[in-house]
Amino acid sequence: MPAPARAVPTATLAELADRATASRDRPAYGHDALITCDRLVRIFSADGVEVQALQGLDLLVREGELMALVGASGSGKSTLMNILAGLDSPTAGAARVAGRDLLSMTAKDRLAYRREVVGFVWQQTARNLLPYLTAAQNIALPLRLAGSRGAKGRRARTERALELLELLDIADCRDRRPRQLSGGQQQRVAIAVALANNPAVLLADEPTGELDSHTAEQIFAAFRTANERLGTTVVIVTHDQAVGGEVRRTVAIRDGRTSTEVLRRSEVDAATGHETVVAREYAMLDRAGRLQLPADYTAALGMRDRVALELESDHVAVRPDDSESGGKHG
Ligand SMILES: Nc1ncnc2c1ncn2[C@@H]1O[C@H](COP(=O)(O)OP(=O)(O)OP(=O)(O)O)[C@@H](O)[C@H]1O
Repeated sequence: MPAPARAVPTATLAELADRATASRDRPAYGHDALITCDRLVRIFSADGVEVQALQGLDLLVREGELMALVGASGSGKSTLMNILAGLDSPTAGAARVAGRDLLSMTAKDRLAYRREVVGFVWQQTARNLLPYLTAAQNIALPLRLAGSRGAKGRRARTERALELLELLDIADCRDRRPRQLSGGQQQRVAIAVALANNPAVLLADEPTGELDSHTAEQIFAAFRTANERLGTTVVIVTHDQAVGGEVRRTVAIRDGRTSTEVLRRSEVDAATGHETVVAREYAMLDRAGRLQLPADYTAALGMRDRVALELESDHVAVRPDDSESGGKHG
């Protein structure tokens, strides 16, 4: 039996005016986030071919978060990181980090942004550290570039370098050059370099890509230390399956958009006092109401092209299109 047609309530002119005012007064998307990506688009043109690396990506990261971005190769993770690092500009959309508008920054603003607001750690250690400087000198370098000069400046730089080396448990590496350090030690020194100017955000692109699992754990621990002790917001792009055990929030990127996210929280059993981490997967819902269903869900139910939606009192049901099977669903 077809569902009865729903009466559309008519609003008075005054009610419509109230609704318009309410929506105008609503805070802007991401007003309270440290990182806001709003419908971010990045198109690359190479040899006459256009590649849409980011296709309207939305992402909010709050101050003090430690989170990971995951996704298949080519999904757009590095493109997003390069934009957040101030190394590349989006084609369209909006991106704000710690109050800076990444689209309208001048070359001078961009330089100051990279020196003062964000720190980054890359997979290739050669990109993170200068080979002819010791660990302490590598950490002091960004402070010098940011303007800490003279004898007083030198003392302050050395103090800051030692403080960070100690914080990350690599004080014994202070006078060693990168080639005299293990891969894990090099990455921890790289984290210290990235933290030298006390950035609001630390970005890391595959920081454990070249490390074994035990060493990778130490690197995640170093990010947690930066997050908990210095209050730095940390965003890590990774393929590392172990990341689930290391961060509370993992956002998946698919085809240049954020698609799903996993949040983890601790639950303590009242009877035994035993603590377990409970994970729950969520789908992203953008401001236009678009929802990306996980591929394994749609494949399991043979969903494609269109689905039937039903509004229930406490949820929305999404069912396979049954228009050609006599109106039944299983
Ligand atoms: N400079 C560029 N010129 C042309 N195409 C590019 C450029 N940079 C990235 N792309 C394309 O954009 C898409 C996204 O690339 P991106 O490097 O962001 O993916 P990724 O998720 O980081 O992948 P991986 O995990 O392999 O590093 C890919 O199709 C890639 O080929």
